[in-house]
Amino acid sequence: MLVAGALNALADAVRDAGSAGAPGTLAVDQAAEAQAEDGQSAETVPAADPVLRVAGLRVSVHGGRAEAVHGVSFEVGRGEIVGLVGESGSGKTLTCRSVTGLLAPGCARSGGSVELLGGADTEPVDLTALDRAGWNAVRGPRIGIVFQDPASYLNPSIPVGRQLVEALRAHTELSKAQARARALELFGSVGLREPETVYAQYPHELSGGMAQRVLIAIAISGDPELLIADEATSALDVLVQAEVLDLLRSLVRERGLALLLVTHDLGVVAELCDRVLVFDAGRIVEQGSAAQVVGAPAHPRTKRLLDAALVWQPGFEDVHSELIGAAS
Ligand SMILES: Nc1ncnc2c1ncn2[C@@H]1O[C@H](COP(=O)(O)OP(=O)(O)OP(=O)(O)O)[C@@H](O)[C@H]1O
Repeated sequence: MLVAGALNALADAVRDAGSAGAPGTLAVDQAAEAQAEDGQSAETVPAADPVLRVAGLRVSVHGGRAEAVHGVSFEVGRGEIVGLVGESGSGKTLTCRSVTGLLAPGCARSGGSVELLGGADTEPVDLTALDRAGWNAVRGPRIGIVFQDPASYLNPSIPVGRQLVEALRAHTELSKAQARARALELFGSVGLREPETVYAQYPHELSGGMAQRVLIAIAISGDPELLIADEATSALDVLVQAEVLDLLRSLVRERGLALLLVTHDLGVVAELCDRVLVFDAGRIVEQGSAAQVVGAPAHPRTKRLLDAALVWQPGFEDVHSELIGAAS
């Protein structure tokens, strides 16, 4: 339902682009061809008001004995949702973790730059040059993170309201009473009904969707410029997933957040993303608007991802045929 609705909307967008000559699709084709020829990632598409700039990022694994991300470049702009898609092992998570400074032991950035560009009230930061104190000033206040399995990021022995208060007090000057009031406000703003009740609950008393909303409340509590969501809705059932995606979209629109969203699900991309980066074997092989990439994929890897989606989603095939027809 989610996928079909989103793809119908995309069908309209592709039809409009088609009547205007679909220049973007051609650009994507050319980028994919160039990439195939020189083995490099597709060229960076500049964001209108960039918050994050990643250029030539390389990540080594196994203590430097192998490289898994080979020169990835992209930008994410204010108020923009950029999706990272690709098959398992294509380098999405290593790329995101490089932005958050949370690479696992044995993995390290081996080249390229990662910058938070700053805005009217914030300074630019070179994210490759931060020590522990530097990361504490960035992770939370400037970059919020939401992972797939909320339960494992919440402390099981502390009520969730107190966990949010702790996050707030770590990054602000709020008194305990002020932090409590702000926590209740944040719980309300992420769509948790009866915030007072939720405040006192332990993680095991919450459903998956509620726990993910709590984690999102914690992630936005520092009022970050950039939110990173790594498979944040993958573990939720379809209806709850749609609600959480709606919440992420409204947070981006209302707060002007930049959202970098990792997903293997093209339905999520079609539903939510403004722009999509397709990863394959540690490189970006295609990028463009969601309408271009899902409606008229240029790279064989993107087509394969779409084919896989056809298998999973009944009804997808008809809508996709319509999209391909409209785009050609
Ligand atoms: N801690 C690690 N040690 C060694 N190799 C790793 C490590 N983490 C990732 N890799 C390797 O790097 C490559 C990219 O992995 P990454 O986790 O970024 O992929 P992904 O696209 O996020 O996949 P998934 O969708 O399954 O999460 C894979 O070959 C993976 O095996």
